[in-house]
Amino acid sequence: MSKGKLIVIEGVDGSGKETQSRLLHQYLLREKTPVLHLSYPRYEKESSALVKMYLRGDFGSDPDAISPYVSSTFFAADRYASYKTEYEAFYMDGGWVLADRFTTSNMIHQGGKIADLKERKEFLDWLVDYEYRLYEIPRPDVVFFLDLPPEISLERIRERSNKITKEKEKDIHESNRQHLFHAYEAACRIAGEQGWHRIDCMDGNRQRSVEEIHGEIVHHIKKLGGQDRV
Ligand SMILES: Nc1ncnc2c1ncn2[C@@H]1O[C@H](COP(=O)(O)OP(=O)(O)O)[C@@H](O)[C@H]1O
Ligand SMILES: Cc1cn([C@H]2C[C@H](O)[C@@H](COP(=O)(O)OP(=O)(O)O)O2)c(=O)[nH]c1=O
Repeated sequence: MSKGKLIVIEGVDGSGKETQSRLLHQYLLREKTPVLHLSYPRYEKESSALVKMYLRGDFGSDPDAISPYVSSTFFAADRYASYKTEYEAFYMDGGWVLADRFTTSNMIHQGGKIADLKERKEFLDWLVDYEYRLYEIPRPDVVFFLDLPPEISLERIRERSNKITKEKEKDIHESNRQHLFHAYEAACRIAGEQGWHRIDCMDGNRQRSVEEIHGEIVHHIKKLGGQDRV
């Protein structure tokens, strides 16, 4: 049996990842594809303890003051624990894994902290080595980047509760406008460099509907192959 597929939905906070990954999961289940739907960080698991401390501001409320190398290791450890305890056997046996965020989030949110492009490239090389080679976490087969301008995603998350405490107060990334803009800028650049599939969430000034975006993702999934049913 050959390995399955790892599909990642990426984008800045509020870009529609949860909405689209839920719809894609339902679609794959209807198509009888063996699929697990995962979301990172896994706030309810022990392995996310340091992620929660970081996002809550225990190490400081300015994300830029915390080294991206240090904070990436918190998120990577949670992904390692997830791989070993939740999906390694399933994936090695041909199962599909659909992830709302992945190493790609470290690339854009942590990489986005580094303005100098040469230094950012060094960080990205280090990160890929750390997560994919050292931890042996699988590399995604396809990454869908939901491209929504941060001005609009900020509107969408304005009223939303955070996922750690379920309270209205924002985590240190969400409450920092500059962080979101830097993550978006990094995502647009890295998407091109890494061959991610960019999904334009706007049609001119209009936000494309949930159904339109889902249709575009499914169109590409059908071309992914490796599974007769899809
Ligand atoms: N295409 C869309 N058009 C308008 N609103 C959307 C669209 N997709 C998602 N939303 C809304 O935007 C908010 C953020 O979406 P969500 O899927 O939670 O994003 P993320 O997981 O990227 O933070 C939610 O209130 C959701 O209902
Ligand atoms: C999974 C992951 C998330 N993050 C960041 C992105 C988010 O700003 C923050 C929390 O993720 P999340 O709760 O998924 O954000 P949202 O649902 O609002 O999109 O953690 C990383 O920096 N690295 C990672 O590996």
